[in-house]
Amino acid sequence: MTGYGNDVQFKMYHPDKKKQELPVSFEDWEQQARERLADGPYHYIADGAGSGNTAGENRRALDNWRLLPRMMVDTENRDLSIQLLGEHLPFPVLMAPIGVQTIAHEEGELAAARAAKQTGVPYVASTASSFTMERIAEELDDAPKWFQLYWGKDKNVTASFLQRAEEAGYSAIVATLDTQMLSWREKDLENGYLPFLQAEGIANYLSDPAFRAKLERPPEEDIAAAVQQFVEIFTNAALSWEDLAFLRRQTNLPIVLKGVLDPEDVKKALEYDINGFIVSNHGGRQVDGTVAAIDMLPEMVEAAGGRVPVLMDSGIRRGADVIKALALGAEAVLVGRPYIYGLAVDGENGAYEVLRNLLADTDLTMGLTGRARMKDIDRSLVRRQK
Ligand SMILES: Cc1cc2nc3c(=O)[nH]c(=O)nc-3n(C[C@H](O)[C@H](O)[C@H](O)COP(=O)(O)O)c2cc1C
Ligand SMILES: CCCCCCC(=O)C(=O)O
Repeated sequence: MTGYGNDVQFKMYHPDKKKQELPVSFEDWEQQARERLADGPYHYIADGAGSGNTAGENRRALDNWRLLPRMMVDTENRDLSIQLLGEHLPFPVLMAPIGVQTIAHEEGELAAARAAKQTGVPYVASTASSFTMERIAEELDDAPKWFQLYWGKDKNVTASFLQRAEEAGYSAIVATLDTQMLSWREKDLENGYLPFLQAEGIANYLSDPAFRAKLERPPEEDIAAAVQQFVEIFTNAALSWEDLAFLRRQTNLPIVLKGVLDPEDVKKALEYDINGFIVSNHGGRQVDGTVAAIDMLPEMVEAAGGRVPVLMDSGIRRGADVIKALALGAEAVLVGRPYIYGLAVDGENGAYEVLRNLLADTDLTMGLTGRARMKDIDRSLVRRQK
């Protein structure tokens, strides 16, 4: 028996191996993370915006799409690799950009980056990371890496982030469009918890020459003033399509827009020489009550018209979810909270196990549905239930 999934599965079943100490299911990882984390960090990670309705809807919608397997297809040799933005990737999965990971584990993004390197899954480093993008890139070494841009009010800082990302070896920019302001997050408000105000998750700003030039005294001498400056420039509700031209001029790297749900936005963005899209509602963390990302995927793919790749995130938990998204036209998916729960439970090893298990499950689900290669996964593999 061959295949990534079979190898992982049989190692876990091996009779000499003692009972699995770490969780296997998403629900158990989340439960163990809950037991380890204080209320503030746990709710910051787990909750959605407002009532949490969108976060739940992502799951309900994914469950509503059903797989329709074909039998008697030779899937002994499966290939999950893809070409994405000129890179060969072993799996159609990326690690979603997640800010301020030291609230889950002291080694934060460094441990998550090492887990990415172990699997070959690209790591997308957030602007709001607890470590600088250069330090994370060092940990990733030659592993695939993209940089996620939060695009605030200060154009010099934005330009500087892009230049630093290019110099540090990131191969694509993910510009997140759905967080021009922070949403209404009820538990975080109740807990009075926003780690950035304690200077956690702003390493890219504190180390940035353009940001530092705005300060009267360096952050090492006056951290409160630096945090205040961060707060002032982070939000940028004035962003409009014309600003995309600025971004395009600043970098030669591919630009992928994250957080789009409306096909009209895809059509508009294509006028600005954009290289890809991530259909996402930010894991339900920004606009409470939005449509589920998976439900918009087919229309978004149609709007992109095969000109650029369309990726998807929000609610991906298991192999079946990955396969459903691919069948609905995504080139790849991003996974968020699952690896953060792994990180919270057991650092690098926990994040690695979560990823490895998701990849193994994806490989097995692909084979069991009668598909051996990515190109075999198409719309005929899914039915919408109601
Ligand atoms: C704790 C946390 C922090 C996040 N930080 C960022 C971020 O800095 N930049 C960004 O573009 N998205 C961020 N996201 C959103 C993720 O990139 C992704 O869209 C979302 O987690 C996908 O949904 P899932 O968690 O259901 O997999 C964050 C998500 C979480 C849970
Ligand atoms: C004030 C900084 C907000 C960073 C947002 C990080 C994020 O995307 C999320 O929490 O979601």
